[in-house]
Amino acid sequence: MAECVAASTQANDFPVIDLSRNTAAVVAEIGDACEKWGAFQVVNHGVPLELHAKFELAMKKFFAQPTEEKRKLRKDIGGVKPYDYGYEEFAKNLISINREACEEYGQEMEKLSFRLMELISMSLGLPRQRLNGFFKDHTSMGRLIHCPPCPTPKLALGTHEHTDVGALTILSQDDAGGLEAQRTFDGEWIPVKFVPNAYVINIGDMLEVWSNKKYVSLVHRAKVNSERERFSIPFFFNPAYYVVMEPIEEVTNEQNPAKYRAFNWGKYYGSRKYGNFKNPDMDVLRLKHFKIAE
Ligand SMILES: O=C(O)CCC(=O)C(=O)O
Ligand SMILES: [Fe+2]
Repeated sequence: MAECVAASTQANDFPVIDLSRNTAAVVAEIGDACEKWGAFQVVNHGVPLELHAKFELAMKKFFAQPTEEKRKLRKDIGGVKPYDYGYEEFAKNLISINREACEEYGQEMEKLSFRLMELISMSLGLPRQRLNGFFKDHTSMGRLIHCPPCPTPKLALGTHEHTDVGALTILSQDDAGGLEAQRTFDGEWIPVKFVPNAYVINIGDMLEVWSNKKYVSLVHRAKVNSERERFSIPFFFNPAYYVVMEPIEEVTNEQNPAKYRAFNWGKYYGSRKYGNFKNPDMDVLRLKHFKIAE
């Protein structure tokens, strides 16, 4: 099991939350972090460290294959072509490296996602399982990211600035660092510090909607560096395609009327999935399209 001590929280950085503490304390810390940052890190999260290491090794073996082999697996949607587990040929290749680690890692990500969603639900003053039904047929997916060292890092960005579209993201970054988050209160970019055996948790667009903007989705990006390659493994926890997204009824009232009108998750996701990595100006669905004028 993951065993480590929560690193001290710097005022300038997201809190590192120890999930093995008592539930009330964890819920309070998560609520505070979601409101202030739209993100936090978790330690003692229950994902076995040996499993994480096995999955990481499978990923490294995947990326160590000859470029021509990997090219055959690229998702051709224009622009940057990420390796997403959702993409069949890529998934088959990764599974052929270590099926057991892939399946178990996916199960652990699902388990941790539900646990976090329940803690977040409680932090909004809702019953523990209030949000679980939206994930009955969830459309979650993982991604593997490898950025080789770049001789001119100022001219390249690992991942362009964006918010994650789903409910929440569980991201494992390595000690090469590079992940940066935009502070909500002053727009400043801050590096997300590497904490051994921790996961970075980002609030996504759908939690912004359900919470009626009490929690705001995290704007983030990733930089490459000239000395070291970097790996990053995000897992995106997404609702079922048919879910109608709107602020949770119990969260809104006369003083806090709904800030978003209802829309379908599947349509939103489809538009972003095939638009996100192309021309950023192209016409894809964004939260602003569903905002209700205040
Ligand atoms: O490269 C990274 O670590 C960030 C990845 C990310 O934010 C994403 O894939 O949504
Ligand atoms: Fe992201």
